[in-house]
Amino acid sequence: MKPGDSLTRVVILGSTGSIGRNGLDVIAHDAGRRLRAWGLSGHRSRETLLEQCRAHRPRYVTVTDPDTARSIRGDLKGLDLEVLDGPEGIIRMVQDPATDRVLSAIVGAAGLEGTWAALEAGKTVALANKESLVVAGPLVMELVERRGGRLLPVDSEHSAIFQALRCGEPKEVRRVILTSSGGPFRGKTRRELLGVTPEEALRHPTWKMGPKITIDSATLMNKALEVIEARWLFGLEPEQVEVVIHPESVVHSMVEFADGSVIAQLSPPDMRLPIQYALTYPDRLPCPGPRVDLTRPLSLHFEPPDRDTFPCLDLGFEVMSRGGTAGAALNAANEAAVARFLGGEIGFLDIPRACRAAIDDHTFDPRPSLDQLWKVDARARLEVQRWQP
Ligand SMILES: NC(=O)C1=CN([C@@H]2O[C@H](COP(=O)(O)OP(=O)(O)OC[C@H]3O[C@@H](n4cnc5c(N)ncnc54)[C@H](OP(=O)(O)O)[C@@H]3O)[C@@H](O)[C@H]2O)C=CC1
Ligand SMILES: CC(=O)[C@@H](O)[C@H](O)COP(=O)(O)O
Ligand SMILES: [Mn+2]
Repeated sequence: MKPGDSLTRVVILGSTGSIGRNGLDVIAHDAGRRLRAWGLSGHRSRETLLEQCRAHRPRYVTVTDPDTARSIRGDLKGLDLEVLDGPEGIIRMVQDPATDRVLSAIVGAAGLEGTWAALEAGKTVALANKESLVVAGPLVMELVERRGGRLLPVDSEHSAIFQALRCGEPKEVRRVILTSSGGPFRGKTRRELLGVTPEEALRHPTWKMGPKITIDSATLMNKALEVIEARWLFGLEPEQVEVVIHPESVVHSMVEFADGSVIAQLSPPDMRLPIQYALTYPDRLPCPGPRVDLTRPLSLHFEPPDRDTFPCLDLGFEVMSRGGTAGAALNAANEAAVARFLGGEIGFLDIPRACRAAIDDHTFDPRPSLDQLWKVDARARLEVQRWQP
């Protein structure tokens, strides 16, 4: 660390997952030793969590799954760290006065509690858990304002938009254009999608990610969730958010300004760059992964999404416009439907159908409380668990 540089103590919620492991890789390769893993959390990946604790020696570790928590304590003895469990452990780590930044990288609505607790304490949150904003966007943004915290995007598209937005004033923004790889089934017809298997859907063309988001990319639900995330995070009107298919995943998104200038952010598909930027913003550290080389031949393609074959995208636009409880219903329904698809209980094309049914059946409220959102979440999950194709 150079004189004048300050140490950033980072709590990683979901350190055992794809984003969490990339986050620790960023910390491990920070040559200036500016970043330190202060707290880690894992759920069921016992061995990975043990290995991470031995390598990074954090001040705290929280194990959220009760069985894993019971079985891991003995192995952690001898390492000079505090072992915590359950939601209280997450709250304790993120609200520790010494914690500087929280990387929120638990998958699904389960990640909202940690995001919320960190923002309540006025912390800066590097947000990978897009579901926090899909479920409770307006309440989360109001909490940021009220407690003086900050949300910095980790999602690659939102990181790209965040960087491009530095080129103009909010009133000069015409629209944001999120790029989507199109997933493994780009160009397929609905008939061809009828019998696709979880294994096929898990073969993402450009990114290596956890299973839930990988299925979301295949249905285009990931882009649907990202459209909602963008609206709340950047305070946009629904008409200002658009999606374009870009199979190479090199242009991570774009902002079009009032005068017609389009500013894009480019880099290879590697999450270490957006994670590092959210952990060190406003500073830029040396490149944590590969660089894009535009002096060599490289073709970049753009095409409109096929909204009939991939109806999840329209669900996202609809939910973004409605706001209120619609995001909580869509998100919970999707989590339950993806779990059933991965378990071989329903087909790929049933995912949007089950989500449609859950949105239509829930009692819409335009200004829900957080408690109400959790109730909508629980009901939508149950409905999809019982849903028959
Ligand atoms: N992967 C990527 O490149 C990107 C991911 N994101 C977002 O980041 C988030 C994480 O995604 P990803 O890393 O791919 O997911 P993974 O499935 O790889 O990791 C999920 C993490 O969450 C933990 N976890 C799972 N269930 C629970 C629970 N009920 N309570 C507490 N912790 C739990 C897991 O613990 P364990 O493994 O120990 O059971 C693991 O640490 C998602 O919201 C995703 O949409 C956004 C952009 C890109
Ligand atoms: C890396 C990342 O941010 C993912 O959300 C990624 O965008 C998924 O790819 P798709 O564009 O296929 O949804
Ligand atoms: Mn993304």
